[in-house]
Amino acid sequence: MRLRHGARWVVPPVNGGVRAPEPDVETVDRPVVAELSEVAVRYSNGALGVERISFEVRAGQIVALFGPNGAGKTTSVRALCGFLRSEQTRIERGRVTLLDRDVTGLEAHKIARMGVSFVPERDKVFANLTVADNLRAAGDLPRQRQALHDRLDQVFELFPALADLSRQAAGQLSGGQQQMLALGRAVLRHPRLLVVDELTLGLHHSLHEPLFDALQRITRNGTAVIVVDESAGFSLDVAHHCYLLVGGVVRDSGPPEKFRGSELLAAGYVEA
Ligand SMILES: Nc1ncnc2c1ncn2[C@@H]1O[C@H](COP(=O)(O)OP(=O)(O)OP(=O)(O)O)[C@@H](O)[C@H]1O
Repeated sequence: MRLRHGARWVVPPVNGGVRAPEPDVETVDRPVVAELSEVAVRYSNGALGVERISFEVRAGQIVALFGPNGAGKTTSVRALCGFLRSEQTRIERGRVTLLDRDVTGLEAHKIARMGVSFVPERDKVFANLTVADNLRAAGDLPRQRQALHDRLDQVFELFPALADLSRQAAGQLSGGQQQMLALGRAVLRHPRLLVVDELTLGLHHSLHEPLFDALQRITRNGTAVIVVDESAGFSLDVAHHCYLLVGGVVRDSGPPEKFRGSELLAAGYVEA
C-alpha cells in the first residue's frame, strides 16, 4: 500500500477550526441512520447498564451524548454497535434500528458490515502494528488500487500527521496520534455511521478543536456521527442534536443551545 497525500477529501475542508453547525434545517429532514428506542441493558452481573434510552441520528448529523460518569453513554453506544454480546450482556428491552432494519442484539461484525465504524474508548489501535498496517486492517476496503489510494488520501487530508507516521508502530504514538489513527481507520471504510466513545479523554487541550473539526468534516459527505465526550464544550459547538443521559435514562434532549444553560453547568453535567 503506497501512502501519499494531497488529493481532495470528498468534502470541502473547514478552514479556521470548529464552527457552530448551520441551523439544523438541513439535517432534520434527512433519513434516520440509527435509532435506539426505549433500550434497557443488563450486564451479566445483574447490574442495569441503562434503563430506558432513546435517541436517533440522521445522515450528516453530529449527535452528542453527554452526562455524568455511569450515566450509560458507553453502554448505549456499545448496544448500538453490537459490542455487548461478547460480555454475555443483554439488551433486555427496547429496539435498536439501523438503516430501517431491526438490529437489536446483532453481532458487532454484522453491524460493522452495515456501515458502522466504532471507535471505542480503549484499545482503539493495534499497538504492535504500524500505522500503515492499522489502516490496512480497516476491513471493507476497495480492492482496486487507485480506489484504495484515494481513500487513504482522504484520511491523510483529514489527519496529515498520519502520512509521516506510516512506518511507526501504533503503540509508540501519542494519545492524540492514536486517536487520529483510530478515526482514520474508521472513516477509511466510508461508514454510514461513525460512533466515537470519548473523543478527547486524556488528550491535551490543543487537540480537542482539531478532533472536533475532523468530525465536522467527516459529516459533510453524509456520514452520521455519534460522539461521546467527557467535556461537552466542543460537543456543544459542533453537534446538531444533544442528549443528556443521567442514571441510565435520557434526562433531556435538544439542540446544543438548550444545554448551554448555567443550571447544567452548575450540576456538572456539562463541562465547559
Ligand atoms: N462491564 C460492566 N459490568 C457491569 N456493570 C457495568 C459494566 N460496564 C458499565 N456498567 C455499569 O453500567 C452503568 C452505565 O455505565 P457506562 O459505562 O455505560 O456509563 P458512562 O456514562 O459511559 O460513564 P463513564 O463516563 O464513566 O464511562 C454504570 O452503573 C456502570 O457501573
